[in-house]
Amino acid sequence: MHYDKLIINIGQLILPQAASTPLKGEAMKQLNVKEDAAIAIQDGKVAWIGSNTEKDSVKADEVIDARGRLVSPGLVDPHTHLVHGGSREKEMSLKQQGVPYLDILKNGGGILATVEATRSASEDELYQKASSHLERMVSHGVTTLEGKSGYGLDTETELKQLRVMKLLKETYPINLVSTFLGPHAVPPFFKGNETAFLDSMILLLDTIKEQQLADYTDIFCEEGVFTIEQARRFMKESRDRGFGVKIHADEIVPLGGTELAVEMEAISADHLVAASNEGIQQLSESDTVAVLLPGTTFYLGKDEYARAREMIEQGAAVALATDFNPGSNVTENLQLIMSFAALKLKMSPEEIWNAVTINAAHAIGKAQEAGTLQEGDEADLVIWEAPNYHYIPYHYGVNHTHIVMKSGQILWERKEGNAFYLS
Ligand SMILES: N=CN[C@@H](CCC(=O)O)C(=O)O
Ligand SMILES: [Zn+2]
Repeated sequence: MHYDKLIINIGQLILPQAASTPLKGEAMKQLNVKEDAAIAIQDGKVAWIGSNTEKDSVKADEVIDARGRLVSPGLVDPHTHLVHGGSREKEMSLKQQGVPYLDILKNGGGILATVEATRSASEDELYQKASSHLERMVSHGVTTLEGKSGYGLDTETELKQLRVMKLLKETYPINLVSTFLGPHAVPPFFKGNETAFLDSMILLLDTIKEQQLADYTDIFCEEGVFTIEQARRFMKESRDRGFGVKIHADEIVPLGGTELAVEMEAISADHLVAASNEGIQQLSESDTVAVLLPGTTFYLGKDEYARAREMIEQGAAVALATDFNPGSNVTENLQLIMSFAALKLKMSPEEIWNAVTINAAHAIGKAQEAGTLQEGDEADLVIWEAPNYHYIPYHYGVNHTHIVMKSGQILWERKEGNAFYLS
């Protein structure tokens, strides 16, 4: 057989287990790894996976020698706030003085500062800025990701953010999932009249559906933001219109958002740092994916991290994401999050790889298209500057990608010898 591309001399090939439901508990601890492998690509899809010893009998137009490197599916980042205006570096000194995240928000900063910047940015400015963040994510190994609105808090700007997502989706050859996060904060004008604001966001759902601008909806259920009752109402209204639902739940104060996510059959419940024992128990009996964001806990300077070990031991499905945003976690680097998962969540390398591939794909409804590598799948893969899968969480804070490929096309490649003037 003759193929378009053949990757030979793969030291380890990560092949996460595909299933119709996310990997839970014990299944998260198993990672399928093929040693000394080769992989052939035809028409952008994985056409053959075999042993490297068979490589001479396989012909291809182009042969890539992985030289013993690790190869994995393209990473999946299931929680980002990709499209937004401005930046908030001035908040760092407030954080250093110990001003809590929710107090910064209460005083008109935080999310509300980014709302101002996003409202005043043009669609093109938002697109250009999001493109550069997106390209950095791809350079770090991501080929599938989710992005939320939520920095408009009004009809015009929420739709503007979602249109930017749509244009990114049409322009870049990657998988992008859009989420409407209209109820991300209460705009000052509606303070004390949260119901009226929520009504306006619910009204917007029909337009978003008609224009096919989002696949999911999301809400920030938190003290001083939206209550459990308000979140339940928004999630019900979203479901009635055919949206899948997500929730920023139990990030700071344990309100019971985890339990609500299970009750509403949310595709994911995100953050969960303060999830209750009951919430974790219910989660483990559901297919709702716990999307954990340890980079955010780190960036907010907190000591208590989400209880990933208890979640996994009790049988929940866990995924990891960057939560890339201009306030609570300012990094596009999902590899760094893999290190935090090892160091702070005490997750094993096997659990971490499942959490950034197949389970992350489940968390955004993309498990049919992403998160694993089987014959017939899109050839979305990363060749890593690493000898084995333990290495990526271990060597932290830098970019280890060698080649990032989407549907068999190289999107990013490390070129040797450029940009160094040391000798
Ligand atoms: N917690 C709520 N929303 C975002 C942060 C948004 C911001 O600070 O701009 C999050 O997921 O961390
Ligand atoms: Zn978020």
